[in-house]
Amino acid sequence: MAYRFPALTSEQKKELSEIAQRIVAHGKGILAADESVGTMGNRLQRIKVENTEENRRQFREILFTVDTSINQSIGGVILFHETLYQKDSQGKLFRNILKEKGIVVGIKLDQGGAPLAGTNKETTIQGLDGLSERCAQYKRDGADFGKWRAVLRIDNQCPSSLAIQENANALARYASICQQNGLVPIVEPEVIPDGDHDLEHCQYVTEKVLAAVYKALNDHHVYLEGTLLKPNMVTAGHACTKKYTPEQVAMATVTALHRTVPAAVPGICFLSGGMSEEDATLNLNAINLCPLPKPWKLSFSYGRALQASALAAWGGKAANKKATQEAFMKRAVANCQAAQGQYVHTGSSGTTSTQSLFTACYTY
Ligand SMILES: O=P(O)(O)OC[C@@]1(O)O[C@H](CO)[C@@H](O)[C@@H]1O
Repeated sequence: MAYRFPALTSEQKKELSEIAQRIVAHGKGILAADESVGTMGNRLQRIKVENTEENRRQFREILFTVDTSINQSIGGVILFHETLYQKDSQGKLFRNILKEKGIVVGIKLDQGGAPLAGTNKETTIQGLDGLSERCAQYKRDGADFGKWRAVLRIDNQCPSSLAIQENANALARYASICQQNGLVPIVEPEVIPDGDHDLEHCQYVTEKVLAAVYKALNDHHVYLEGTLLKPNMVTAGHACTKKYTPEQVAMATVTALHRTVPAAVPGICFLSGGMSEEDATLNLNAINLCPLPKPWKLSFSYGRALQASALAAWGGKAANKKATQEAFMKRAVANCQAAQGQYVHTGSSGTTSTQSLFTACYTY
């Protein structure tokens, strides 16, 4: 087996690894503002705001026009297709507002789940058809990284080896196509927290899933230095009666990563998976303090855990802009500190920040 057909030139590799490193430099993480129209509808419904394009635009304008110092905590923002082409009230494209702040623009590329027949309601993710053309267009339109979320569930016979293999292969194919088009792929195999399983079982499954993903990435000649991983933290199932400390979550999480994720990967940016804002921050802090070797940056790519307080503060009213931006900034700074193991819980967090953000079967 000779190395005859290099997948990328050295210039392409350099560009990809520089983008990946910029996103996770100095404790920075990612704002996952890539909720699809339907998912955003669920968020807006909670605060009794109608799910219109204008309301989605207004909330995102408030987030993206926050003070420039946000660039100390947020290195990248993932957008949904609609948002990449939206403008602020002065007519300026959101993507240019972000870039001027030094923030890298990303784009959600997966297109939802499709059932895997003969399994216990497991899925694979669609979006590979035409992906290369979409990536090329998004790169021209200012995106420098992509995201693809695969969903694995712990249940009777789940995840099956079919679901693990199929989703690993789709993630690797997506990652390869992204890199060919100059986009850093965020590889997101999420083991969702539904179920009553304990911490040990989640660790076992997470290790199996990540091992399959890295085998597939290698098979597809993906350049690991130009990727980021977005995994679940290892936690007990949402319905598990036994509770675990952040230190226990951290030890299980870093052990699983240490066993499966090559040191060539520059950063691991966790999803928040329905944890409360405060739990997501405390767990990330404990992960960074965990006394195991950690050759990668360990940071965040939170959707709900960066936006829940901000959404609640906004409530659909322009007059609440300042409070909304303060709430967003507070979580961003806290997570940046946690990504360096420097977060100190003051006990003065608002009620929203401690509320669970869990949604059953979060598969959309
Ligand atoms: O779990 P979280 O941190 O809320 O969101 C993680 C995430 O991958 O899942 C959502 C649904 O695809 C995306 O909006 C987001 O990027």
